[in-house]
Amino acid sequence: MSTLLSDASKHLDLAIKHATVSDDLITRLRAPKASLTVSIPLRRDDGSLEVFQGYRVRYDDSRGPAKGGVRFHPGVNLDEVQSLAFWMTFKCAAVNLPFGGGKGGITVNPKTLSPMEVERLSRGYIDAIADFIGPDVDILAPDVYTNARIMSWMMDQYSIIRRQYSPGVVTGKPLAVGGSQGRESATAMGAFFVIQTLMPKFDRRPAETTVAVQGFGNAGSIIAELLAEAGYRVVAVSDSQGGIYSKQGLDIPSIRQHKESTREGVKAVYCAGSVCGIVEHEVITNEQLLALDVDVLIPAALEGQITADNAHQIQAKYVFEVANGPVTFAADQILESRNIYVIPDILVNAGGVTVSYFEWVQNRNGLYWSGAEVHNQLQQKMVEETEAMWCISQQESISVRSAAYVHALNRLGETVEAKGTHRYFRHA
Ligand SMILES: NC(=O)C1=CN([C@@H]2O[C@H](COP(=O)(O)OP(=O)(O)OC[C@H]3O[C@@H](n4cnc5c(N)ncnc54)[C@H](OP(=O)(O)O)[C@@H]3O)[C@@H](O)[C@H]2O)C=CC1
Ligand SMILES: O=C(O)CCC(=O)C(=O)O
Repeated sequence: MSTLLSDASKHLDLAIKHATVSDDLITRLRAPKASLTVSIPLRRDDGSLEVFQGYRVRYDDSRGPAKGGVRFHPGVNLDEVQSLAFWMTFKCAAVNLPFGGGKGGITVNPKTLSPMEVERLSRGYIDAIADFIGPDVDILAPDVYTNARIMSWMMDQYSIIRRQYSPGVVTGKPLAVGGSQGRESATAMGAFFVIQTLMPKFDRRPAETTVAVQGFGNAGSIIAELLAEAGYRVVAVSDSQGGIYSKQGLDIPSIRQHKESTREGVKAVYCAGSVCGIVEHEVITNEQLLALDVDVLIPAALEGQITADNAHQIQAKYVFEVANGPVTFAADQILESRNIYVIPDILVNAGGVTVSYFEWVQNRNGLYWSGAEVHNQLQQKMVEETEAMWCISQQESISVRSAAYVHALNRLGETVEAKGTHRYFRHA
């Protein structure tokens, strides 16, 4: 049976011919190093008890501690978390961070919980996985439906268990508890640098480029705003309830404001309302958004959005994967055969984990950087690694996705060689 992980790992088959790594390494990288499944009891506000499934996967840690976010979503399952941890492994190597890949999640619809229940669930998750994580072992961060506030609770709970202040076990924290300047906008800012580096190669200028963005959370709303500010015409955005379209372009700051204003009370963790609540725009479905006649399509929600079923309907010429895994392997092949450029998640959304790395470094040193320093270091890394992957794709005549995997595999291979393959593969 094909799983999300087996689908994701098909990209290794395309990359291996162009990378200088052994078959052994590829074989090893087809399975996660360790997966933990836990059950988390939650006392609801009404006094009842519910038990939720949680996961933490350490996919590979040959280049450093595992690193990756925690997702709270009803669709979370072990296969999804393993796939997300797989992508983290290659993302961290692709942009040369000294981390391996990890990921976690809880199968829950957090929008049905009160803020206090979300806090108890977050702390309960850490109680359950505390022995599996650590600042030098496996470091958490935000992902879908988790945020800085939840990271703060998780870091605090870990510190309570360890009986020592441990800011480095979680990144994406609020500034008041050791967060970094620029982490909130880092995923989108990184994607912006990738887009700005590649668009001139396609001879495209912002003013003549239309954009549609699927997903209007941390990553989607900020990339929409950054692109609009830079002069791109963002004509469509969406969230879990649907989307809006305006041929003239949308006023993104006011849409962000509208969405934020739908938080229920100052203590609410999630926005209750939708971008669709803005009445003056044409309402579209998420399916329609993906098929719009735009130049740039930015999936920034969940995986598996562009599949073999709708890949033929995509009209955009460039797809920038801000979400993890939004294009299935089969869809990727179809888009490539239609000469649509797909710029992969492991490059496009790597700005988030890059600033998480900066946060971890700051936590270890106890010395904090200015916003300008974070911004400059992020820009330098994203531009440098984008150029490197673009160069491989041109030299080898392969897609940018395959080039990203080649780049990451070569780095993973160098590390394993340097440590000694006897240790890694347990040779006789
Ligand atoms: N946050 C980060 O630092 C990073 C995130 N990513 C990836 O980016 C993607 C988005 O994450 P992030 O922005 O953090 O998550 P958020 O929780 O902040 O936002 C998720 C957004 O996706 C929308 N959404 C949920 N389900 C659907 C759906 N079925 N169709 C359309 N939209 C939907 C949500 O809608 P609603 O508002 O209605 O709930 C929300 O607007 C994920 O793939 C994540 O793994 C990658 C790297 C780093
Ligand atoms: O910031 C991080 O450590 C990881 C973010 C993440 O989960 C991702 O890049 O998918």
